[in-house]
Amino acid sequence: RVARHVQATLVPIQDRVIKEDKSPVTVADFASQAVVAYYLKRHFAADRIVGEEDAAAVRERPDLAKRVVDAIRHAMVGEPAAAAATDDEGRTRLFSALIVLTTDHSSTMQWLGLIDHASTAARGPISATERFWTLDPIDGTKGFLRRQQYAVCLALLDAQQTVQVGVLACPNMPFPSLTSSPTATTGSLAWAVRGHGAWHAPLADTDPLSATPLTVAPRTSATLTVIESYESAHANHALSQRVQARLAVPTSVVRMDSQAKYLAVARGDAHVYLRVVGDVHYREKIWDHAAGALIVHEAGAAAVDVTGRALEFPREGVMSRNVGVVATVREDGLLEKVVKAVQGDEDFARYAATVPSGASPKM
Ligand SMILES: Nc1ncnc2c1ncn2[C@@H]1O[C@H](COP(=O)(O)O)[C@@H](O)[C@H]1OP(=O)(O)O
Ligand SMILES: [Mg+2]
Repeated sequence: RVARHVQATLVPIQDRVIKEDKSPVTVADFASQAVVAYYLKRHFAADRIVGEEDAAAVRERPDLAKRVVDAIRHAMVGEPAAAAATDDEGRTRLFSALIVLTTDHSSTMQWLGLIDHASTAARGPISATERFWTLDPIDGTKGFLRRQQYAVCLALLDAQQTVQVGVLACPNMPFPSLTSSPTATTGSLAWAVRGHGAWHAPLADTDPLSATPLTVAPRTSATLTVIESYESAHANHALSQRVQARLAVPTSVVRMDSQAKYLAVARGDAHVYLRVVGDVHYREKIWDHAAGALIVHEAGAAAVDVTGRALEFPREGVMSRNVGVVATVREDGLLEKVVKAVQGDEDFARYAATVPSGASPKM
């Protein structure tokens, strides 16, 4: 809700900050992180969260802080109406809403504090004995700014750093597929619990019983649909083209921002997600992959890195032992074939040289 509101009222220059790594961050990123942190804190007070953002830039800009808190307030105001305050839960929500509606300085500071509640940059490292969440409040910020695809991504990892729960909310993904009629619902929600499958529902639908199991169907077309980043700075499109040529099957390409690409594979919109980063030294972050990787896995697809190694999700946030991602639908030998095609590329040695050797590839 908060992201949709900001997208509808976005003032691109004012509502944006350019981070040190030159990537953009918007009012929606901060507001979304605050709202998710608010609910996680309420329900799982002791749990730590590795969120992408922290509030430092917002604290320096009162105009931005106001926009962030306005966006949060707008998104949360519907809350008490939804829960007629007839029971404990309803009363709690009404009370929360009163806090939300308070516009004073201390309430602004509380919201900025919630952004930092979900930040290891603000709160320090997480101990090796704790489970933790990872949150990308707006994944695909560039897609968000173009009014295309983006996703709110949340995953729960155990102390062994294994993803146990993954959730992707994709407000601009047509439901149930990319080829749904233009009048179909826009907005898709997917989630997975390790060992219990993946699920799919329209984002607007709050009835969990209306969700359907998400299971990758076998490919029926002769053409392989390959999905990759829209941004050429995030993906080496030329290398991807060469890899596709080496697959010896006709391919078509869909370019899309965010972890919505994992959902596209999990529900059969695409057969292969290929992420060969443009910069060989770039390392993926856990909040950009944890939720999507579990969803494709539980839907019956598979995801590894471009060297064929299993994806790892360190609590420190940086996936230092992985480079890129390959996810494919379940089909005999397809994952291996794509990994081999990447490894056969003239440029691949440069990528492989940047990851530690010695660990045996796990498919
Ligand atoms: N050089 C890079 N190579 C690959 N991914 C990148 C690079 N720089 C940033 N990213 C991350 O890619 C993600 C989006 O991927 P996609 O283009 O597939 O949607 C973002 O989370 C973005 O991080 P950030 O959020 O810091 O911008
Ligand atoms: Mg991201």
